[in-house]
Parts: sequence; C-alpha cells; structure tokens
Amino acid sequence: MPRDRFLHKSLGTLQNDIQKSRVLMVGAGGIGCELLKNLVLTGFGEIHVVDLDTIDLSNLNRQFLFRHEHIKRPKALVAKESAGPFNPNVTIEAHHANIKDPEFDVSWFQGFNIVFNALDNFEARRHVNRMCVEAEVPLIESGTTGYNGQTQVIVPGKTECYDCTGKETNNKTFPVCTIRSTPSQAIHCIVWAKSYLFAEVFGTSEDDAPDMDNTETSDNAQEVEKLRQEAQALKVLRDSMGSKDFPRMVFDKVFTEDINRLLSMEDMWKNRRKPEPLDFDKLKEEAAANVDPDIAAKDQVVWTRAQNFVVFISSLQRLSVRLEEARTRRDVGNAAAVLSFDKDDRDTLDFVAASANLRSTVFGIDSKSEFDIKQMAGNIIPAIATTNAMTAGLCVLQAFHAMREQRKIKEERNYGKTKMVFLAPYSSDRAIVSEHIRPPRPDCAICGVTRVRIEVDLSRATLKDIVDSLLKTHLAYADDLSVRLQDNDGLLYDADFDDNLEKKLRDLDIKVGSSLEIVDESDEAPRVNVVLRITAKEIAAEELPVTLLEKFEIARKPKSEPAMTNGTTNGTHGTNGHSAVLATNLKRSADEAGLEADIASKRGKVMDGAAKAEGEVIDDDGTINIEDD
Ligand SMILES: Nc1ncnc2c1ncn2[C@@H]1O[C@H](COP(=O)(O)OP(=O)(O)OP(=O)(O)O)[C@@H](O)[C@H]1O
Ligand SMILES: [Zn+2]
Repeated sequence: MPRDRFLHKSLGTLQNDIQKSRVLMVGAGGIGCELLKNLVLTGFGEIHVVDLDTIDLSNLNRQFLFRHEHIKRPKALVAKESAGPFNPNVTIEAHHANIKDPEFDVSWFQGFNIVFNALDNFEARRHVNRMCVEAEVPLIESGTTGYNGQTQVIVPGKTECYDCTGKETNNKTFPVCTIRSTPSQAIHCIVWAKSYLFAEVFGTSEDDAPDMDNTETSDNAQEVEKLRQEAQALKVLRDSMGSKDFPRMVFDKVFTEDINRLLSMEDMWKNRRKPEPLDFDKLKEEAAANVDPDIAAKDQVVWTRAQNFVVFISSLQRLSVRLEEARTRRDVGNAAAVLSFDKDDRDTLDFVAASANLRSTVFGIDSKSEFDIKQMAGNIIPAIATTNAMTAGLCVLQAFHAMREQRKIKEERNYGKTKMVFLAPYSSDRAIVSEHIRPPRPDCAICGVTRVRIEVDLSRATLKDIVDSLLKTHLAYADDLSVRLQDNDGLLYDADFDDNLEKKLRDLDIKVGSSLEIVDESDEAPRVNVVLRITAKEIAAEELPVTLLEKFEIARKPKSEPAMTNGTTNGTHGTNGHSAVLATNLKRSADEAGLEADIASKRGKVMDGAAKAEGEVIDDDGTINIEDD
C-alpha cells in the first residue's frame, strides 16, 4: 500500500498540488519543528527552511527535531537532516540565514506557492508579511504564548495582512523612581540591574530602556534630576574599566554611595523600610571564607549575599574583558562598542542576577535564584510543546483551504473557508475559536497601497523624471507628496527637500527590484500610498526614460484616519519567545466570531464516526475525508 494512500483519500486532488508545491517556512524553533514535520509528512514537494539561529540546550524540551549532540549547530540544517528521512518524496532546502538578508528578495518569495511564518518577533514577521504582500504569495502566520496560540491566513489583496491591525506589546514599564529609589519587589531590582546598571556600565544609556518610564512630573522632578546626575557619575566610571579597582569602584558607587544618598532623603523612608548600604571589604572577607568559586554554575539555588558578591565581581570582570576586546576590535565606524543583555548570555545573566540580588539585600527584598531571574529578566513565558503542535496543525489545515482557493479561477476565489483560528483554553468557552478573515484595510501601509511596475532607463532617468513628469504631470499629483526608497526607508523627496531631483536614480541606490513609496501628503482627499516597483528597459533617447507598465487607479484614503490600533479582535501580540496573539482579548463571542455551528456539529459527526455530510467525514476504512471541490 503506498504510504500516502490515506492522505490521498483525505485530500483528494489537492494532494497533487501539495506534491508539486514549493513552500517556505521561516523559523525552525518551537512551532517550526512541529510544522516542518507536518509539511514533510503531508508531502509538500519542496520545502525551504530559513532560520538564523543555532541550537541551544534550552530548545531541546520542545524542539523535537534537535538532540543534545546538535547543540550549537544551525537549526535550519539540523531540522532538514532530522525531518528529511520522514518522507523520501520531499526535498528540503535549508538556509542558515536571516530572512531579512537581501538575497531573499521579492522575486525569491515569488518562487513559492505558500509561505509559513514560525517566528518569534514582530520585526521578522512584519518583514515576511511585506515581502509576501509584494510577491502576492499567501502567508500562514502563527504564534503561541503559553497555552494560547493563533493562526492567521493572509492572502494578499483578499484578506487583511499582518500589519492591518496594530500589535500591542506586552512590555510592562515601571516608574523610574520605583526602580532607582524605592524598589519593593524582586522584579524592580531585576529591572534596575538589567536596564540601569548593566546599560550604564556596558551598554547604551538607561534612557533607551523600554521597561523604564522616565516621565518627569512635578512630584518627582527633583528626584529624577538627581538620578540623572547619579547615572552620569556611574558612566564616568566606565573610563576605569579594565583597572584592578574597577569592580570595587562600581560596587561602592551603587551599593554604598548611592544608597547613602537615598538614606539622606529622610522623607522617603517615613513609611518604608530604610535601605542598608553594603560594605565591600566585609563582603570580600565573608566571600573568602566560605564561597565556592563555581557558585555561578548553580543557577537553581538562591545564592547568599557573599555568593552574589563573588558572582558580581567575576561577571563584572568577564564583561569588562569582553567590552575591552570589542573596543580594540573596532577599527571602523564611530559608534562606541557596547554589550547588550541577553538572557542566554551567561556573563550578562550572571551580572544581572548577582546585581539584582545584592540590591534586593539592600532593600530587604527576598533574593531569587538565577534561573528565576532569567525568566523574569528575559520576559519568558513558558513555551508549551502541545500548544506549538496544535498551532502547527492548524497552520497546515488553513494552508489546505488557501490552496484550494488558489486553484479556482481568479474571480471565484473568496477565501471564505480560511479562518483566523485561536487556541484559547483559558479565556474562552471553547479551546479553539475561529473568526472569519477580514478584507484588507484600505489605510494599511502595507496592503492598502496600490502597487505598479514602472520601466525605467536607469542609464539616464533622474528623480525629476519620476516626481515631475510621472507623478505630477502624468498622474496629476499636487506638490505635497513624498518619495521614499522602501529598501532602506530613506526619504528621497518631499515638498521641503528637493536636493535629489537632478540626481540619476542609479546614484540614489535605486536599482532593478527597488520599490519607491509615494505618499500623497495633501490634506484634501489624499490618495492611498503607491508603490512603484522598478524594472529596467532601454528607452529611446527622445522619449521619457520612465514609463508605466500598467493602467491603474489610485483610490483615496478613507476619511477618518483610524489609528493602527486594535479596533477589532486581533488580540495582543506578545513580544518574546513565542510571541503571538494572546487570545485574552477575544472580544466577540464564539458565535459572533464565526465559530460556526456546522464545524462544531461536523466535529460531532467525526467523533461519532457515522454520518456523511459535506465536509469532514470518516469513511468505512477509517480515512478522514476533508472536503474537496
Ligand atoms: N529574522 C529571522 N530570520 C530567520 N529566523 C528567525 C528570524 N527571527 C527569528 N528567527 C527564528 O525563529 C525561531 C522562533 O522559534 P521560537 O519562538 O521557538 O524561539 P527559540 O529562540 O527557539 O526559543 P526561545 O526564544 O524560547 O529560547 C527561532 O529559531 C529563531 O531563530
Ligand atoms: Zn494590511
């Protein structure tokens, strides 16, 4: 019996398309491993996998294509090696690379029938979304956060895209004074260690920290100013980095002097426990007497004060050496070398854990184990293997729907069967809730734009040919417009900036495949943004070196300018690890949202294993038939 007999019975003629299709999977982490297994077993003919990362010990509990011996090897390559043998009829191409690399351009995306996102960050998701919209390739977007998961089908021009709805980040921020002057919980000390101390000593300034709110009010103005001076003084210490006394200087500054300054503000401690400054020499003595020098490796125990001191000093030294090295390596550019906190970077985590705990000691707050601090500092929401597996399964089912629609002649496609599906076991009545897909939003900067191709004679065309001849004369744009190069988001022209007009496009880094975004800035009924995609052609010298390749209409932007916020149900996209739409703010009830009664009843039928209805039914031989045309 051929291995795919049941698959063929289930999918019908769709299976032929699946076998012939080329698909792209971006991200080979938690969802990616599950998804690749599904894609391979379903028999998608050619599967490309892109992932920039290497395998880490912490991935092994759920990323089942990876084993201990694979640690430090590229995820994309190992995923291919592990999943390839599941099905000899499938070819896997692995790319150990960032999906944002220029080699993965729009024409590369156009080579795929469908793209699957299995990513963990907004930036990459938004990038792939834009590429798919431009390449007009359907995208199955997915994400999970703890027990919640979500799958969204994005069909360019037909459904809303990833950027149609704003994404809320879940980043919690803390008032600067709580973090810097009056911490009362371990998390305050952890944020202080990560976003203030680490940032000032090794990184960029705390002012850039996303979790600290530096807003100045009339109540805190004086204290905020003092804190600024304090930070400045700490920064000055950086000049002594590498010297023998450096660890002591930093310690004395933040655990003794600054605490004494806080103590001098008596009003602050009227209703609070007073902080107690630490003494470097005393702790040094304590540490010499009874601390195991390998204590940093024991990340599940709560370290004593002296143990934290030892880890603080040793991590400060390790990081100083790294920063010094980074400084000497920099031979070009003028940006200062900096280190950034990474929960998986042992040195940075040791430093943050020990500093946070020492500060907790000062303020009488319970210390935490390094393991716990890693979760809190890294905003880690535990990744649940089953949620990933369920979400990856839903991705493939949605891909079937999208592919079926692709087979229909253009006018008949309505994508009505594709759904936005949420796994939300704790925030809705049912574990799986679905919603109908909405159409593209006309004000979306990515999919609500008109895209046209233009032919350009790059040997002579100037920006003026585009702005004056094409846009203003031919397309009747008013003066208030701007032109940006999408590749690098660089402004090329607007009403107040015409320096580039006489320059050749070539000299402005505009080449074949570049896209120019035209924004109508006029107040009166502005047009939607237009993206001009450059193709090259030699054009006779007497003709304009720029021609439109197709006729098109440019719609007007909707009257009100709805902000890109969550007017509807799209939920909250988490930011870390397994970011996704948290289904917590599913606002519509299951019924309203389109959890169709028929699906529920079909499920009933499937479970009975009895009645045949249109859609999913079980055959006598046990095959599940998923409806076909
Ligand atoms: N720009 C990008 N290009 C290619 N791959 C990316 C890009 N951004 C993220 N990824 C990959 O997407 C995957 C997301 O997987 P997942 O959410 O399971 O994260 P993880 O890094 O494996 O685990 P964790 O964050 O929980 O430690 C990762 O393997 C990551 O390397
Ligand atoms: Zn959109």
